[in-house]
Amino acid sequence: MIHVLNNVLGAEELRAINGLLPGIGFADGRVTNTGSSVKRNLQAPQEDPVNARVAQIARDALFRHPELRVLAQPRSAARATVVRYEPGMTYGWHVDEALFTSTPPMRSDLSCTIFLSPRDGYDGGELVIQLGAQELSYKLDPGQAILYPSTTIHQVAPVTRGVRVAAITWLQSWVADAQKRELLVQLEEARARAGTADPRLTVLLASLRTNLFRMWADT
Ligand SMILES: O=C(O)CCC(=O)C(=O)O
Ligand SMILES: [Fe+2]
Repeated sequence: MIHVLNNVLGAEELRAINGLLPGIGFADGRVTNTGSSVKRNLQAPQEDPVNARVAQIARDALFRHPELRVLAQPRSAARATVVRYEPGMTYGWHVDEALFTSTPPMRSDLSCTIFLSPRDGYDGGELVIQLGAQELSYKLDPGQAILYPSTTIHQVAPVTRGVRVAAITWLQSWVADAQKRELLVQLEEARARAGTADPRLTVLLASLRTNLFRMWADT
């Protein structure tokens, strides 16, 4: 499932990040995808210390976000990378890597883009995700994020004016199977909607959710 997450970054965090961005030494985005013929962008190098500070803010924000916690059941996240698209830059149709050779290595279950540039600051630059025969196009406000399965084919449309800056990351979920994750999300909603008026229902829904999670979680 594809989800827009609101209020991932608060005003204070956005201010802090905007203050850090000029200190990032951007490099050719192909450093991490040397064989790519469709990637034409700039990104912070892995070892960039300013990027590391942005990444920490992004990570903290994502891991405390209540909706993300339910949707992703996050186990780990790759260090976020700040990306920059100037006019003519794009990242054509592709699918994200399955495994990241970080320490420890992680599987990418979910991809996440946190938008950082004002929408009216650039034209083009939509994140477009294929869902069956449909193409879903996203351009969000600074501090909003999109969470989508890493299995999807997606692209960043060419920027034709201005600059698009975003922080991107990948999450490994405790539950690898997207269909199982979806059932846990539905159970969580059922639990919230049921409230506490019927104590037996409350405990049954909690038991179903917790024990399915125990059964399905990677260890
Ligand atoms: O910038 C984005 O929104 C996503 C970029 C992307 O698809 C990637 O870097 O793999
Ligand atoms: Fe991607």
